[in-house]
Amino acid sequence: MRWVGLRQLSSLSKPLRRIESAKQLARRMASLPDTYDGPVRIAVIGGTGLRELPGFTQVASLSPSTPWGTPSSPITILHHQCKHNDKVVAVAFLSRHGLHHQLAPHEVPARANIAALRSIGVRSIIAFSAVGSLQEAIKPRDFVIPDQIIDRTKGVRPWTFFEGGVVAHVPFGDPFDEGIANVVRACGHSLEGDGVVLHDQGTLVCIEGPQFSTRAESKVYRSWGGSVINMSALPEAKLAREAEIAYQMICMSTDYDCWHESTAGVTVEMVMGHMKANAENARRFVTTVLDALAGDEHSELVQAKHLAGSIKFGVSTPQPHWNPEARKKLSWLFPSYF
Ligand SMILES: CSC[C@H]1O[C@H](OP(=O)(O)O)[C@H](O)[C@@H]1O
Ligand SMILES: Nc1ncnc2[nH]cnc12
Repeated sequence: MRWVGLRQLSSLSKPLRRIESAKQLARRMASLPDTYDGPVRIAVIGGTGLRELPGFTQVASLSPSTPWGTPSSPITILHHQCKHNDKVVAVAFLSRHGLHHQLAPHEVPARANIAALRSIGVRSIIAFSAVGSLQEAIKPRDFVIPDQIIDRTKGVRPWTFFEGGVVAHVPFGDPFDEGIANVVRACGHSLEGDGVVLHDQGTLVCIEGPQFSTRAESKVYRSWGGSVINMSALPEAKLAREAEIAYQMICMSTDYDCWHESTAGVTVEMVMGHMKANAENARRFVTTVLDALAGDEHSELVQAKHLAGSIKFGVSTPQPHWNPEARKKLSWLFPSYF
């Protein structure tokens, strides 16, 4: 067991914390029940530097398999005791790059992740991401709630559930969920002045990676109006939309990419340093969002009632002409529709 003082890692004056190894984390998860019966509507997808959500009670660890393979990590079910009412809410947590950060951005099984979350009842996702900043005003450790995405992935990641004989097209003009975004923004603002700096909007450029951008690319993205840059928003956001899940990403800036005169280039050390230093703020931010989403006034939003049934209008292939294999997969994902 390794003991690390957060003070050594950051300016935050926090007591000593126990940092668990990935192996210990995996062992602890394996000791939890592998089924969960209650409703789970909200999920958090943790990215770089956020492989679990500390401070929540872990009650189960699920390992569902889907027609698109197995998810990046076991899905941990957490019980969250809400601050403003007596409710205990179940939240699913998935680690995007795996428990040992063994999956590169292009290897993340995004279809399995989204399908598995939907299959356990999840209808809204708060996705966390470490991003580079493309704007001077977005400083390292600032949070950004993006409202747009520019796709710079290279078509090597499977990005749809509808293929192999069943075609569907879904609207993606607004790639994030405005309802969830508004709740997240209000929560972020409520923490401002207490270590959290929030930017309400932004255009997120999603590159293929795993290499960071060239300086020329970084400057082009700035000229396109890019605010922040990562390697993870897509196809996650597209698949969530197809699965009728309300999806919003919370970005935390960890560097100025390579366009800024002050940076020779981005390094993983730089990214991890800022992530660790701001981990407590990230945790407080997510906790506040979960508290807010648990409120009765957000019940319909969290269940994504505004998206329910929408996929049926996107399907172009008449059902009698569906390929049987594709139908099998889609009936797994949407058992009550197809
Ligand atoms: C380690 S730097 C690049 C890495 O960080 C971001 O990860 P995530 O979005 O999962 O937090 C970025 O997208 C890259 O995958
Ligand atoms: N500069 C950057 N480019 C892409 N993804 C990132 N994640 C964190 N910083 C990044």
